[in-house]
Amino acid sequence: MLKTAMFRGGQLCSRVFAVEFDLRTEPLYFTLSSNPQVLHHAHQQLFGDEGKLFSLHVHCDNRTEKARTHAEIKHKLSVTLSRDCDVFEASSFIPDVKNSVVKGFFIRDKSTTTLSEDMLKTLQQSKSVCVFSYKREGQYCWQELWSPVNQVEESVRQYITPAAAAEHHPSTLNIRNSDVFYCMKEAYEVLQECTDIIPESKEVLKLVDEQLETSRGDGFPVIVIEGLDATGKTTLTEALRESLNATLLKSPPQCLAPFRQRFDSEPPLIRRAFYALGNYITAAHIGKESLRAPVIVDRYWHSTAAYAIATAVGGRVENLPKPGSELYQWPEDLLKPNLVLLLTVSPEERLRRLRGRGQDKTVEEAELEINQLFRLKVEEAYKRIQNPACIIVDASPSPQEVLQQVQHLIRNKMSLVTRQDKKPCNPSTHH
Ligand SMILES: Nc1ncnc2c1ncn2[C@@H]1O[C@H](COP(=O)(O)OP(=O)(O)OP(=O)(O)O)[C@@H](O)[C@H]1O
Ligand SMILES: Nc1ccn([C@H]2C[C@H](O)[C@@H](COP(=O)(O)O)O2)c(=O)n1
Repeated sequence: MLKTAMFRGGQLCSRVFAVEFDLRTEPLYFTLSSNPQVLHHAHQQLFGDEGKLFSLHVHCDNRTEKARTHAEIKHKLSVTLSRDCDVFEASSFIPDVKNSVVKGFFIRDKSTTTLSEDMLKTLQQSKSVCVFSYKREGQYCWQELWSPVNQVEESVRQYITPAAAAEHHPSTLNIRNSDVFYCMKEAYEVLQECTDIIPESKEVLKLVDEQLETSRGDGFPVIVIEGLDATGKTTLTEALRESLNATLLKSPPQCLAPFRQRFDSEPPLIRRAFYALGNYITAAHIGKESLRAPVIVDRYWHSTAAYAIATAVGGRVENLPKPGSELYQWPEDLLKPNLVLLLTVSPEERLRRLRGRGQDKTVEEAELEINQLFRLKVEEAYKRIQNPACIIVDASPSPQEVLQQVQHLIRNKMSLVTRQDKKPCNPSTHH
């Protein structure tokens, strides 16, 4: 069977290919056609005369294997290919069809070495990796299945045909249950599928199981504090604990701390499932603690969803799922807080605070610093999450002033909250 036939969702020709050529602009979109097509100027920039061109795509039925293979290839490409090679994120998808995305990379090799071919030769031996090469003739360019020894099963010329931008950026099509989980069962199943390759998954699942008996009763208010790193969440949540005589909880909860680094090194599917489960454990703690006192929570589902969406979506803020998208909806089975406050400071003030703190930066924090686009996407995704939406708090004044502002907000908002607003927490029947 032709390897390309394994691409999900039917014929290769009905698929659109997207190459994230320049992160600040739209991806370059193209389809394939058996008729030669003259390339547009934009496409000539990518398919122009310079270098050898390849793309590779990872397609496999087992989602955890697929995610890990993609991450491994990304790592290999970044450490192995020389400075003469450009590697771009690429994907193939059926416009506006959920879960139709096949992720991969586009390689432009301007070197005179065979480094990229050697590497592709090894990768191509895996049945879940499909490699194409691109050839040029005058104004035309075509794609064909690549083989290092020219023994392609069925070498068909498919001409590159410029295509219009899709309404929904391709990276938004696979977010549900790959980057963001909308019920506990879905995240739980991902970790169940990993128990052989990541033994720690069993321990995490055991901790989740132990919390399930706890159910939510009506009680004191639950207030979540959200924001990018160094916006002042720890400072504020501790001050609120004192002033409200509240219980302070965090997501992920302390019991998951020994596993966090392990899951942070995994691809998004597994990493995000871990954080999603952390929210359910914290929800169980909230259920218990809110019977005794007000509860302050340092990060919760808004963080999980906003970081996951911003990481999954390539390029510009405009590529995020549109406001009102179902991807911003709160999971049905996760305890809802009464109030969510989003701390915001200017990028300059945040950097000042990060530097003042002088701590080691996590990879993601470092990325935030250098990646303005990512920071903007996280903040915008926070603001688009609905039901409950977050209330924006200007956290640039002094800690005392921020505390007073928030106390005022809590007093005002909580007087509007009736007990009926709190939804029951019963993350049960997951397996
Ligand atoms: N209102 C404020 N004005 C000036 N500095 C502040 C203010 N709030 C916090 N800081 C300082 O900014 C730094 C970051 O604050 P904090 O640790 O509370 O942020 P955070 O949001 O919890 O960060 P992270 O998510 O990375 O843990 C600390 O050095 C803290 O003392
Ligand atoms: N409820 C949560 C809490 C955190 N995360 C992820 C998002 C970031 O990658 C990172 C930030 O956490 P911090 O460094 O401030 O401890 O953790 C999440 O997904 N869900």
